Amino acid sequence: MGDEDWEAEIIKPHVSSYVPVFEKDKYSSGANGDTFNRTSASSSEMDDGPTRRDHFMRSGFASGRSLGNRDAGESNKRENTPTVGGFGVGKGFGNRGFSNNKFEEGDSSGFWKESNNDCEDNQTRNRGFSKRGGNEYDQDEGTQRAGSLFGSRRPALSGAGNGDTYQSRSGSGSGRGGYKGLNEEVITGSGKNSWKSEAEGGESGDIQGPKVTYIPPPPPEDEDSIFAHYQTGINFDKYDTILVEVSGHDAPPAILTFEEANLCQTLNNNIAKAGYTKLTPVQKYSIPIILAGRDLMACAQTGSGKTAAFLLPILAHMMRDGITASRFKELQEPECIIVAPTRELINQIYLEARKFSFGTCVRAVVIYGGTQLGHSIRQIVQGCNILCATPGRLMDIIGKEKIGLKQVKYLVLDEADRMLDMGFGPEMKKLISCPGMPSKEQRQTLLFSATFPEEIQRLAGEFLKSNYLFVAVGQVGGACRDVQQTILQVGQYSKREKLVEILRNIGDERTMVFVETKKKADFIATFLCQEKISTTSIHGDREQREREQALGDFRCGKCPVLVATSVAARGLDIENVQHVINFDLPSAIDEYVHRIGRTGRCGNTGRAISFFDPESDNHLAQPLVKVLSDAQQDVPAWLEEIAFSTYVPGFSGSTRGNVFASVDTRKGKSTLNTAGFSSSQSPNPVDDESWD
Ligand SMILES: Nc1ncnc2c1ncn2[C@@H]1O[C@H](COP(=O)(O)OP(=O)(O)OP(=O)(O)O)[C@@H](O)[C@H]1O
Repeated sequence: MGDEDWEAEIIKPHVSSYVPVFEKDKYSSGANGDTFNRTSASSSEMDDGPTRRDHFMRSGFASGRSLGNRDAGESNKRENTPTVGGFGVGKGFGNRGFSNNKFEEGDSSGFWKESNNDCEDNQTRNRGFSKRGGNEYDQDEGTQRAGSLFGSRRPALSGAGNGDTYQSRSGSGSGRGGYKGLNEEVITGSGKNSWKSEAEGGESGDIQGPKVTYIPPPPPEDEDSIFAHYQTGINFDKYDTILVEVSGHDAPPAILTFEEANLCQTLNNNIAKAGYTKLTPVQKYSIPIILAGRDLMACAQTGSGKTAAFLLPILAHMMRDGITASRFKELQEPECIIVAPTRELINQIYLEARKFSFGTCVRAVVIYGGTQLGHSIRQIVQGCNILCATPGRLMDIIGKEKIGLKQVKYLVLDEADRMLDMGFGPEMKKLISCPGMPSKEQRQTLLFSATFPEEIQRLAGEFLKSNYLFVAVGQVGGACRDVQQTILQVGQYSKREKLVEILRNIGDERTMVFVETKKKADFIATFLCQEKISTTSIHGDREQREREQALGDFRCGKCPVLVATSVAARGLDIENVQHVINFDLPSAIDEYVHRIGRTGRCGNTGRAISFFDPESDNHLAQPLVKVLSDAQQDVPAWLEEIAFSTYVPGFSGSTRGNVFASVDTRKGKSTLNTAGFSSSQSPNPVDDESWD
């Protein structure tokens, strides 16, 4: 498709093909179920084709048969039969699995068995560092873009003809939403210039599946909305007591107030309008470092203001340098590129950038997968100083030659450990070796995260100048202390009952429920609706507009429960999330830290409850004990026992390496300070040599 065809690509009416909200009322009776079925089925057919999951959801409700009735594997196999039959006909929704405890007593043909056999489960459980990059990457991405290395991001799951791949998503690939095994943005391709494939034949082309036509609604333009914010919590001042360690040579001193940063008046006004009166520790240290032009790797607890810590000094520099106002050009050359692993997160960062640059001539633009490529391009050509992007879409746009890299002065990797691991690392390497990209000596590179496993720190050396500074606020990879953590021993067959019990006690307080697979997210969301708990869900198999709708419904409280996969684990800053429930624990402890960090943000308190299943979670016992004790939480005796009995000499705190490096790996081996986990046991001693 030629560039000039973009306009034509958008204008067709777009009728919703999804179930945006799992509202309890809609599912409370057979009659409602029927209505629901009819409307959504017909609308989807007018749209860009019914999706596998839409069938799945629809047929579950339409036929009135229990979701717990049979296993998901079976239902998926039946999905080729549209609308009816996915779950059989005529049975009550809670017939077996949900109302009748037979299922929980061990119906081995049931959902849970299927769930265990889910390829994605197999990939994520017990996954090692290298496996993440290997298996998932190969299985999910390699095939999903067959024929087009950067092929369509949603080839398999939309359109009736493509549906078969749903049941074998992890094995033979699918890839709606551009997410890989861990439900995060897919970027792929190998070899030189491979991103061009997608740009040429992917989302904009017609090689695989229907075109992505979704155009996200523009964010509100009024000042009140731009500066809307929530209040800092009672523990905000306690941030001051957290120990901060800066390593590297000639670090500039920390600042104590916004005034000391000497920012221009417009920025100060915006900071005030955003309700910021006091710096958080990561801001106190990072702002002067970035203002001094130094490269930085910063690690600070979830919800403690890392976004402003990089945005404010970058904007200050841009203002100081007298950036030229953006204007329409076919090739834009942004001064700053910010990359993050998920679409919702990059959108959030964009909104922050827009807020802080309000009233300046700096123009921020956001582009991400799952949306119409033409729309992204139109945003860019209107002018772009700060480009916020997910990796896949960024490479597409570079391949389209709409973005030139020559002027890049600031490269920011948010959730940097995720951006550099085996999943995204290769793409990030490609990015920094793209034609025109200034070398690391010529640009400023900033890496931020709440977790930084040792090996990732080592990999980061390629991106950073050798004299970069490392800021560690508190324990690297530690959980936020404002989150009260509870670990309950719950076997898989009792989890749903326990979940409902907890949610009923919680009432209407906003709660995120994390599960390990996309299919399970649908099941649990549906199950909760059946239990009359208003729930929505977000995961990588949902269309982008569904994901945004789900997040919107959760944010505004319409659906106080959001069932999510790890796609929502990092970075999302949602007001008033009081509870996080790990229905399934993640396979790696760093993911746990990020997930529970969706609550207890910005000095507010929160609660996290995690179901620990000894059948599958024992490998997490040791790192959990460490996270709990570091955050001064009660450690259940049974968990300590499991940790002791599964004791691994040289425990490193993560299946993917040592999340608990005391600080900067350039300083040498980590110095774990919990009894039983000493630095000398670290299995991966750091190679100091390579850093000097
Ligand atoms: N100095 C400040 N004063 C008041 N509020 C702040 C300040 N800094 C940040 N915030 C607010 O705190 C919340 C959390 O900030 P942010 O999302 O940047 O956290 P984060 O450290 O990036 O978290 P995560 O590790 O989960 O990505 C946001 O709502 C942000 O607007």
